[in-house]
Amino acid sequence: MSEKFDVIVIGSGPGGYVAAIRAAQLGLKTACVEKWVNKEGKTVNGGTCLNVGCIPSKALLDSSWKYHEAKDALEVHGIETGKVKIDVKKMIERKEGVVKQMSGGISGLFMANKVTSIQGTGKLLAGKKVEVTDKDGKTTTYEADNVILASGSVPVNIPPAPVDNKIIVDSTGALEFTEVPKRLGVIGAGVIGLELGSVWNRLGSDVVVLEALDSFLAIMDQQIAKESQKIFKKQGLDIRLSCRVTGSEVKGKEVVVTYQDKDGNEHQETFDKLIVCVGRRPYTEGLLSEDAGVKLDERGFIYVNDLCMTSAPGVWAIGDVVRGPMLAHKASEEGVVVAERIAGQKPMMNYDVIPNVIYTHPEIAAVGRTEEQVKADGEPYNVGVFPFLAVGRAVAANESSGMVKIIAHAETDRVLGAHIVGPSASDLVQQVAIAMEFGSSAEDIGMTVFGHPTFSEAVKEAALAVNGHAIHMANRKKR
Ligand SMILES: NC(=O)c1ccc[n+]([C@@H]2O[C@H](COP(=O)([O-])OP(=O)(O)OC[C@H]3O[C@@H](n4cnc5c(N)ncnc54)[C@H](O)[C@@H]3O)[C@@H](O)[C@H]2O)c1
Repeated sequence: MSEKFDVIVIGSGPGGYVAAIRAAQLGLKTACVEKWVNKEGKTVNGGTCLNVGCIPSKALLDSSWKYHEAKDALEVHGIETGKVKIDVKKMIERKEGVVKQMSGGISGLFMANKVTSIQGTGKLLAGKKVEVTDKDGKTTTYEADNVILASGSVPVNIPPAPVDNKIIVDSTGALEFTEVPKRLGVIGAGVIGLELGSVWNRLGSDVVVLEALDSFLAIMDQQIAKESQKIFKKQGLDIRLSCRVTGSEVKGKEVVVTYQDKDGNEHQETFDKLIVCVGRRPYTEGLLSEDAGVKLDERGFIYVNDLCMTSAPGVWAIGDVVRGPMLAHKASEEGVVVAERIAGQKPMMNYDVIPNVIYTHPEIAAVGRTEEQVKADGEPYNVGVFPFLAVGRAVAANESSGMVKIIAHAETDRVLGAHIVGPSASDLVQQVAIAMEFGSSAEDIGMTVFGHPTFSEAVKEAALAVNGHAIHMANRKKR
């Protein structure tokens, strides 16, 4: 038996590494176990988000957007570029550099905060012991007063399109293409499908997105979803709803995909690459010994209560491996809450105010309840919508697609949700998230002085529009 810790965290993604740093800050002797090995054979921190998720996909989204702008969107500003070329290899190398920098940053933070990094595969044993198997198969067992499980999630595979990492890839493989596929198929018009579909569409692929559901972005506010769908159509993304993929056959360097439409008719489409992005599932393989005392729920998530406590005393679980949205920032916040609980503090997490963003261009962002949810909850509400077309800064930037929508309770005026498609939606939604966290009314936001000219003015005007007081458009109802 080797060292004993106050806290051992298994997994160093945005949930685990944040939990470890916060625990160490609070004076707890903390270790973080990580098994992720990069292409160079080095164990790296950061999990899916830093290595093959949020960060590298944003690097490619930004590179591909710059290419698109240089090629097609600068002329309107009077800028001539001549022929614009893309060097995919260089773009992928830059992405890898970004990943390396961010992952190295976590190692630096671990050192600065005196978090012990343990390299290898962690397994929870009974009695809060953690067995770690290193790359050479050697096992060491550690003891802890508290264990935090933060093992994350992995892509879901579907039998009709088994990933071969050559022609049929998952979200990880889609970050590694060495050339732009001429015909790209995407299964699933969810967050990943839209983000990765956008990257390769901008670089010149003909992209077809096959989505089984009959409505686009079914969990988003439907007014915003419909507006987004129109924008993507203009961008050339061929999104086919009610199309369930039933089979695929790799033939040489291409794949023939079979899918059924809403009437049950069968169709086929041939692609050079196919990305499968039909959701993610909690990752618990090899994580728990049989007598660890940690229960899973019926969907395979680690069962936790509101405070992220598992069924084993002193064992906590956070992030994608537990219930709730699979979002990095949700995982991080749970990590902070758990570390502070272990240290004897009493923080709570507000699950009702978690923003989510789809990093297309323009971005789609939301916080709180959709109009459909508020209606289903039977609460009286008012809605304010303001288009970016009426925002001077957006028009000046040639970024005037989309709108801000704010929903407030009809009696109390308390903000219940905000939904945005438009420029900088990811940052604008955070303004409403702060307001909601403070229990603000739409009137409170409307009375706040916003800088001019900014994209943010769309937030103020949408809040004013809730009660029919928007200045820069004709209000639907006057009060
Ligand atoms: N920007 C972000 O915050 C971000 C980015 C990437 C991933 N994520 C998270 O990762 C998780 C996974 O993302 P995702 O895009 O893979 O899942 P998702 O759940 O967002 O979308 C998957 C889509 O695939 C469709 N689908 C399933 N089976 C199908 C079939 N046989 N044929 C056609 N369509 C089918 C589903 O109806 C669904 O719309 C999500 O929880 C997401 O929140 C978040």
